[in-house]
Amino acid sequence: MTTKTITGALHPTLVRASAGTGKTYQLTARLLRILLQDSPPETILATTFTRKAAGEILNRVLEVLAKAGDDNDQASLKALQEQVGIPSLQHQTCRQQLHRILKNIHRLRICTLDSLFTQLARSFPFELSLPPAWRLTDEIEEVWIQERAVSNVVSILNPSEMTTMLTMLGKGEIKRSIQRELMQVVDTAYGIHRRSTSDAWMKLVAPKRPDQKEITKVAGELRQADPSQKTVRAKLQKLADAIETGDFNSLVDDTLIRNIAKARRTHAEVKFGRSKLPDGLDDALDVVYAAVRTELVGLLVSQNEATAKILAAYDFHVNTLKQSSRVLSFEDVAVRLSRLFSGIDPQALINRMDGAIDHVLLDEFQDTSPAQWQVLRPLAVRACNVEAAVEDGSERQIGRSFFCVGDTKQAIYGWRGGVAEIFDAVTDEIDGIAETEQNESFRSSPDIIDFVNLVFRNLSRHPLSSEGDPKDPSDKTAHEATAIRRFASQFPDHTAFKKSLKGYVRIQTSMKVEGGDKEANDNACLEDAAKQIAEIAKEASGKKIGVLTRTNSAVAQLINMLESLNVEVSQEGGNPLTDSAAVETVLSALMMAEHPGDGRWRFHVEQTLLVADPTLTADSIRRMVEQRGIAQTVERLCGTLAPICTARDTLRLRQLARLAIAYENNPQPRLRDFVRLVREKRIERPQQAQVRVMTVHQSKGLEFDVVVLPQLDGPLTRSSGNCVADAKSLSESPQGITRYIGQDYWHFLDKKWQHAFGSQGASAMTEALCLLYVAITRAKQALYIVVQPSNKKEFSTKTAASLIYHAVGCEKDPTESGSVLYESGHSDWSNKDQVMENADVPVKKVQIQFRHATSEQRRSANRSATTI
Ligand SMILES: Nc1ncnc2c1ncn2[C@@H]1O[C@H](COP(=O)(O)OP(=O)(O)OP(=O)(O)O)[C@@H](O)[C@H]1O
Repeated sequence: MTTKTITGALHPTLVRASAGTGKTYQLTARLLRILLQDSPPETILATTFTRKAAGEILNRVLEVLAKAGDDNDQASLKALQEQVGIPSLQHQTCRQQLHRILKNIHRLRICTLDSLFTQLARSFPFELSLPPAWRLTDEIEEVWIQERAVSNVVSILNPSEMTTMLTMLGKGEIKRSIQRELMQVVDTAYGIHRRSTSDAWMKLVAPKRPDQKEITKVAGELRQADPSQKTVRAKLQKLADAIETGDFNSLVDDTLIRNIAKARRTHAEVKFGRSKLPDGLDDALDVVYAAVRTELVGLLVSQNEATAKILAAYDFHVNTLKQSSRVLSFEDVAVRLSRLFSGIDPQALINRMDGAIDHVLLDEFQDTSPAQWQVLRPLAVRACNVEAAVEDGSERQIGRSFFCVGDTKQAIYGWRGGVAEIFDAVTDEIDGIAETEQNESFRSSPDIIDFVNLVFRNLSRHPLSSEGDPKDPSDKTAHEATAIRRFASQFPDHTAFKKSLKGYVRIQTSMKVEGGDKEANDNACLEDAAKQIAEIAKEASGKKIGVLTRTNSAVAQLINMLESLNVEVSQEGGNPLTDSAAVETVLSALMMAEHPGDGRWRFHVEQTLLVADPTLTADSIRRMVEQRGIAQTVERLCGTLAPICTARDTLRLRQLARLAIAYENNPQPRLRDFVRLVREKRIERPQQAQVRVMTVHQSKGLEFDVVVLPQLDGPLTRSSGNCVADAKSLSESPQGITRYIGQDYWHFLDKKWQHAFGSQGASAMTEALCLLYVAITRAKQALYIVVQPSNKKEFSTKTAASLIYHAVGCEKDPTESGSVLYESGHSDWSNKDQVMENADVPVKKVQIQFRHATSEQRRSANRSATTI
């Protein structure tokens, strides 16, 4: 069989593409083009963020080739010719290529980064010190191993060491649960600890404390000062008492201490309230401030030392446990590979791998972590090195290619290590890469796109965006305000391709619960949203509705509310099976067997299961587990309950029984662990309903005719219990790390650390804006936003609801319940005779023009240029 070779240069390309602009379409087009050039499948690597997306790309490739290969389907061939830019493409070539791909499908790497890294790791078992016959953990097993490792750390410390350690970890306060405190340290700091050098925790140092003689002298001066106001006199006495007794800790929150910092920064006088302080005290105040600063930073230094020690011990124990069970997490694989790859010659790497990768295509690039980029970089550099392929004597003009696409406005995985700034690393590290930008949405109607532009270009209308002192690096609000202004000013104007598609946007307040607390009002808002969703589902039958929340608990609540309104609903990504009361009953029965003395379980079971079958006592269930195992016991309990359950509960019971069968393959199946597994593992319902409820994170990459956002009233960012890294750029390993301290104490840090803390605050705000962008841009036609009535007319809270309210220039009273605050587009958007989506929408050929520029020019221009 001969195939005609198609030639033509594929320039190394980076695409910054806004939501709905066809990233997947373009990546598929590029992949098809490479395949149509006869490139061997094993030389191609295409990565995406989820397994589902990888599967969709492969399906699309096969489907497109199959259709274009049909001699009777001229339209499909023409569409493919346009998509790949090869006008001479023939039906026969498509068939031949399809045949070739199907024969070699196992060699084609269209996968997630996790899966690629697992494959790569298998080529370097010795260099990566992998245990023989290793396997990957899932996230639940991972947590269990982490907990065991933490227990081991606790067991090696003697009681006095433990007390000291905990005092240091908790900034002087001893926390109640040792295990919980250490788990939190591991959770928040281990990831960054692994990416840093061992001395990174020692980089924050406390300034020297003024000597005792000086402190005693200053205490005397403070006592002798004779201010006219009583309050000032009392304050100076308090300062003198505290420093004389060495109780500097009591002053870290003191207003006067904060005022000293502010006065020194602004070159103004130190004041206490409105009162001036007596003349001649400046030097004394500086000494007090320096002593308090030493105290606070000193405590942070101790916390860092303790954290470093705990993490080193944890690292040892977790690795020992994993080595002995022969398991690794995806993160372990990525970290080991990144260490190996950072110093490896790309050619040596290729020689060791299972075949060379010549074509690299990377999707969702904004979510790549620095460790992942370190692994991808040698592959990318090689793929961009087209000249070398020609020198190799290759007959094809293109031996290699590199393509990467993403959207920094959708970077919502910072907590998993994703770093949008990686885009700049690519343009810096890969010479001659061409950049393009796409902002024309193929997904959303013009009304939705107008709303997107209105919100994000006008974020600066919110009072938050002008708060804080931009000259003060210790002012967190100022860092956040800068992030908001930057997001708005860099936001490119989006356009809609489907000009005739009708759309609608409505923002409405929910009913207020008079005298109700936060929880009552949160519930009321979800209740209102559920009622609206039920109406929309009826009116717009056949339209897909996505309900996107911030939290998992809201997902579960909404599902219950919608079901009670008889709305067919399903959940993306799944919930733990405990969203079913029937499953909870089975778990209570198992716990009752495990702890017969604990009345809680018995009480629950007596109300439910025992009504159905009084022979199911703690004793009988325990015997059943001993004699027949967990799976059969669970099956028996589920079978007893099923006849008295709804169809929904019966389905969950069936899934529980299946989980029990799988669990029994564990080497040591224990009842307690099984119950825990059920409580933690997310299991999807098999069918997708018209209404799908999920978190915004889970909605990434998806689209719906209608999007409902019922939970925009929570704080945009949460105060971070994390640690803070000092790195030259976000894509580099941190040079220093410290535990976090609240913004009120940032003034005690030196400028370098203030900037590090500030950047972290700004990143958190940017991520919150990205999350809002992802949520809004999932909508094709209609967007319904339900917000709680504000407590105040100014509505200046730090919430997404308030940001939107100000950005759209709303003038309606936000404190009113059940009021439409904003409306645009066509409220009759769902009328069938008016909406003929897709039928009249031709596939648009995307033409990309390349710009070549220096990396400096690219960085400044890359957010503003539109090249399609
Ligand atoms: N060139 C095109 N012509 C017509 N429709 C297109 C084209 N490219 C993409 N589409 C359609 O537009 C929608 C959005 O495409 P896609 O999901 O690839 O966008 P995306 O850039 O990945 O979006 P997001 O980043 O928001 O997930 C899909 O329904 C897709 O079929």
